[in-house]
Amino acid sequence: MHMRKKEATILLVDDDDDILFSARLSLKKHFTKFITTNNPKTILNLIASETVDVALLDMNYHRGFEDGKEGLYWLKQIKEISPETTILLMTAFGSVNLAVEAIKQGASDFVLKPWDTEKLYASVLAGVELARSKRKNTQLEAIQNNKNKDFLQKTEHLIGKSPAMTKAISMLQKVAPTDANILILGENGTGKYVFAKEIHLQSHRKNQPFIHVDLGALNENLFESELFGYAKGAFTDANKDSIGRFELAKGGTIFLDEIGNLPLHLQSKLLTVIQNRKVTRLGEAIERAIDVRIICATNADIHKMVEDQNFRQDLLYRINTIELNLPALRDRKEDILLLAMHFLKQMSAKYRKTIQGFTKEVIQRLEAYHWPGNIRELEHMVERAVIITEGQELGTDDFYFSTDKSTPIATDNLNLEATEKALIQSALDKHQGNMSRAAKDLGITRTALYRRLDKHQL
Ligand SMILES: Nc1ncnc2c1ncn2[C@@H]1O[C@H](COP(=O)(O)OP(=O)(O)OP(=O)(O)O)[C@@H](O)[C@H]1O
Repeated sequence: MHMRKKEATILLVDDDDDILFSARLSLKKHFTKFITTNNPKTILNLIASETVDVALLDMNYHRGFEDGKEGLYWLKQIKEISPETTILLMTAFGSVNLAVEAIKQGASDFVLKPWDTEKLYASVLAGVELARSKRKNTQLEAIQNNKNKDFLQKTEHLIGKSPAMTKAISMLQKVAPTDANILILGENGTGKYVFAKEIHLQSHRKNQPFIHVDLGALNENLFESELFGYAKGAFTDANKDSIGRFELAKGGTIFLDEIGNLPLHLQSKLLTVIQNRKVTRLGEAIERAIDVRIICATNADIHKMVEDQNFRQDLLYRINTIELNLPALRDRKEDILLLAMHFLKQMSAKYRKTIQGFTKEVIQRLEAYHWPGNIRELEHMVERAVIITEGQELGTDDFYFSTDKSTPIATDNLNLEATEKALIQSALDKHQGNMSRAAKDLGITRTALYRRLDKHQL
């Protein structure tokens, strides 16, 4: 009977090379990966640098010492570094008491030497399943602690038929199944998150975690502990070991959002991690391998940042194997109505209303508007309109275009007054009516701004 091998990493530790050889022989047609060592001192490195499902550990080393103390010692060490790894002990007939002691200390089962091949296989298989479910639970638990809902997957449907969007979607489909690092560029609300998630869902990692980290929201002091984790006692409040986001994403995808906001000194830390594919928890000396796909996103002009030496070029090269540009909504007018209809359907269902569509006038305005907040803004606008409308169709009264009065600065009209008015209006839009910020951006005082608002009747 031909069986498919199970994806699993098995670590075999025995100081007798013959035993290593025959254990491997017994198991190799069932599992994909084996690591063997006859030197227990290498166990810790191996276990930290690989995701080991099952460790088959000999109880007795150095011929002559049969008390098994050393086996127990290594057992404890493995448990500490990789609590999810299932540990099976190999022990000679007659040391059953020792095996019982080992199980008390966290081993899952023991295998008597010489073993029965079928029994050995059954124990290892059960061990692999156990490790899997434990790993899933730890990840889930950690994710719940982080209030990170990204683990609960949901497929987003990408809407868009414009050439720019079609191109972005076909690029996504091409690169998603590869393990290439991807940098997604686009203004706020253009769908960077949705794209990152979709790349993950269309990759072979789809059943593993997708971890979203908003670097823009991450306090600088927390950067390392959040991303790389920490050991108990690493700092005052570290009262227990904590797993970092990179480790959480093990086997899956990490989405580093707003990468452009990362200060230079943290950029170099991130670079080291990406280069070595290893993380070290704060306060710990063990390097842990991370098998993680990296997707980054930013709305900043990252190439300009590199030019201005605000972003490390070597880091950019690491993260932008593939660059995906998401077009602004104003540059793909064909998609506006399509998206508006999509949101209309969604929101009508949500608010239990039956609304047929948009008036002609509204459609024209939607298509002419410059959408500084892109798709997110459109979504909010439609939601709001659905809530307040009393009709069957959404009309101009149901919409509030924040820039109704604005005229984009046109170079064919260089009239100073008109340009000043347009500039002020864009500053107000940009800062959503926040006077202090708009004034600061314009380089004038708040009082001066109020005066001009009066003057231009804004
Ligand atoms: N192609 C699309 N089809 C349908 N909805 C979309 C599409 N792209 C984005 N959206 C919706 O638009 C909103 C904004 O998307 P998203 O959060 O991915 O943008 P973003 O670029 O990550 O924004 P920010 O930079 O502000 O974080 C979301 O509600 C998302 O569901």
